[in-house]
Amino acid sequence: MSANSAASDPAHDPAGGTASDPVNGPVSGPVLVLVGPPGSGKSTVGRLAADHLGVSFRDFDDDMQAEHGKEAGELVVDFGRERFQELEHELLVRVLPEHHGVLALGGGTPTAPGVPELLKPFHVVFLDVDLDHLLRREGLLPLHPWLMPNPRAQLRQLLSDRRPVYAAVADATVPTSGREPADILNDVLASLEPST
Ligand SMILES: Nc1ncnc2c1ncn2[C@@H]1O[C@H](COP(=O)(O)OP(=O)(O)OP(=O)(O)O)[C@@H](O)[C@H]1O
Ligand SMILES: O=C(O)C1=C[C@@H](O)[C@@H](O)[C@H](O)C1
Ligand SMILES: [Mg+2]
Repeated sequence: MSANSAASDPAHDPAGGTASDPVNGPVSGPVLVLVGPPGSGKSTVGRLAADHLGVSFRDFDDDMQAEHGKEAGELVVDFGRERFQELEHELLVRVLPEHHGVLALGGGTPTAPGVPELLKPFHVVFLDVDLDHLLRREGLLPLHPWLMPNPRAQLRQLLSDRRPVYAAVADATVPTSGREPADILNDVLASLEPST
């Protein structure tokens, strides 16, 4: 059970709740899912988007922490990447249908086997960022101990490996390098508008 599950009560999320899947029809879940590398601004922009839409915000790393008793970054180190990703998939299956607001995924969640399929019915936005801007963002290393001992090299590889995965699960890609969160928010909200 997540620490913030009360905030995902559907009653708090009047604007969210149902997406459409070509095979299964209407599917209950988040109105917006944010993906991107660690530090791309998923939590920052996700909170702003939730406030703007009048729905609740939920951070999947917090769900993992509440479920397994340690910060997600420590779980990667303790369990190893493969097991961590199995646990992410297992928990995401439960979280998606019960949360109707904005959901920020963990940085690696879209690369977990089976996760792209789970995301298909929902509106997914990829927050993109380049390496230099990413390295300037605060708080990256304490939260992600697996980036040591060479964060620059690790992040360069991570961006190159994952960009295609993030782009493939996303309905829209929003660049964030050198941009203010409010500006990024506008693009994220615009991606939710039906195209004419
Ligand atoms: N557009 C931006 N410009 C500059 N700094 C930013 C921007 N967006 C977020 N930040 C800062 O970068 C850091 C990481 O942001 P945030 O925690 O929102 O990223 P995240 O994608 O949720 O990362 P994580 O995967 O670690 O949860 C924070 O210190 C935040 O204040
Ligand atoms: O990018 C990643 O692989 C990760 C990002 C974080 O959000 C956490 O989910 C964890 O530290 C792994
Ligand atoms: Mg975050």
